[in-house]
Amino acid sequence: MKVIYWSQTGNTQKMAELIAKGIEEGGKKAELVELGNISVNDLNDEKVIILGSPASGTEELEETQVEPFVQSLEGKIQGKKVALFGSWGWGEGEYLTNLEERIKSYGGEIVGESLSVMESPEGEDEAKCVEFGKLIAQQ
Ligand SMILES: Cc1cc2nc3c(=O)[nH]c(=O)nc-3n(C[C@H](O)[C@H](O)[C@H](O)COP(=O)(O)O)c2cc1C
Repeated sequence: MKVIYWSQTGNTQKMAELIAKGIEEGGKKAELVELGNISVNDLNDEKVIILGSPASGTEELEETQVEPFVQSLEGKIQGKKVALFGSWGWGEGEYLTNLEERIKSYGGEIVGESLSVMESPEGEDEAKCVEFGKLIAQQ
């Protein structure tokens, strides 16, 4: 399974690594892929699109990599499972709720509850990331 992420200061990356660990613990292979190195056309064989992004702008997505990638999903993910995660600083993860709505409007099916944490995942949040990975592995 490909864990696709973008991260400016490493927080979402740490989440991606923990989710990958959970996927492996759940019995599937996990590969970390930084956004910019993949396009939607590489994901046809993926059972789940796993995407991690921090909050940027004003509850927005980073505009050079993340926003264009999400835009490229429109019309291509009807009925596809999508697992979303990411880190935020002060907005309580509102940007991820917005992203979830967007993915649903593209026909994507959200896996579980999208996982957002404040800044770097520590303690309980680390465990939540691993658990989310295990849930993804079951899809
Ligand atoms: C340019 C910029 C814009 C940001 N905008 C938001 C925002 O709108 N809402 C929010 O909750 N956090 C915002 N943040 C905080 C980051 O989302 C937060 O620090 C996050 O942990 C960064 O994740 P990363 O280490 O994966 O890049 C912003 C940070 C930067 C640098």
